[in-house]
Amino acid sequence: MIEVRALELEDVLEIVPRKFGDERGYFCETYHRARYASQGIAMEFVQDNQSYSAQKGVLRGLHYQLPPRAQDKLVRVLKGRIYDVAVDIRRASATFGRWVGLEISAAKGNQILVPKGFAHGFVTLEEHTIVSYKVSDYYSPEHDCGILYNDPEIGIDWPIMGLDLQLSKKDSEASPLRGSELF
Ligand SMILES: Cc1cn([C@H]2C[C@H](O)[C@@H](COP(=O)(O)OP(=O)(O)O[C@H]3O[C@H](C)C(=O)[C@H](O)[C@H]3O)O2)c(=O)[nH]c1=O
Repeated sequence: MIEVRALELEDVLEIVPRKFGDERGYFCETYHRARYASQGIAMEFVQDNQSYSAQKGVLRGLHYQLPPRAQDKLVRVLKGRIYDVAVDIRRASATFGRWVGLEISAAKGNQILVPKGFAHGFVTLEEHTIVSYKVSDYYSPEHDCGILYNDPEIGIDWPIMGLDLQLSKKDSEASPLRGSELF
């Protein structure tokens, strides 16, 4: 009922739940606690988030919450398309500072699991994109941190050629990886 594959950073997963299509459209179970847990996605999600971005080129991130309020994130797109990125910010990790990216869209119906210890961000690739995601701890502004999306030390290859980027003030002024409090 769900396909799960590890991305190049193996703790980051792509999930594709099964769609049941018919002449009306489709039905899909977009989360199933027992089935997801059987595939290693066993964290308890306590909060659902949703963001709407009017334009393509809206870039949100790179964000994370520090321990003890770190969050796992299960991200999907209700409308539109994004390029989603996870960055390993665990100092002791063999892949510290490395990133992985995945296109997620309402059409594909795919999802990404970004575990604790990773910074998360995305850029919208279509207008009127709606992103919905589950998190495994509540929002805690005191633990909320950001890393500069275009930090050359991370070197994310954002597919933003020809896009007018739109960032929040917070994101445009974020620190680079080395200047940030990490895991
Ligand atoms: C994240 C969050 C935010 N807020 C409030 C705080 C701000 O007044 C307002 C906008 O927050 P922010 O600019 O952080 O929203 P995004 O830029 O979409 O950030 C999110 O998108 C990136 C890609 C992420 O991975 C994070 O989960 C999250 O930080 O919503 C809340 O009330 N609760 C929350 O859980």
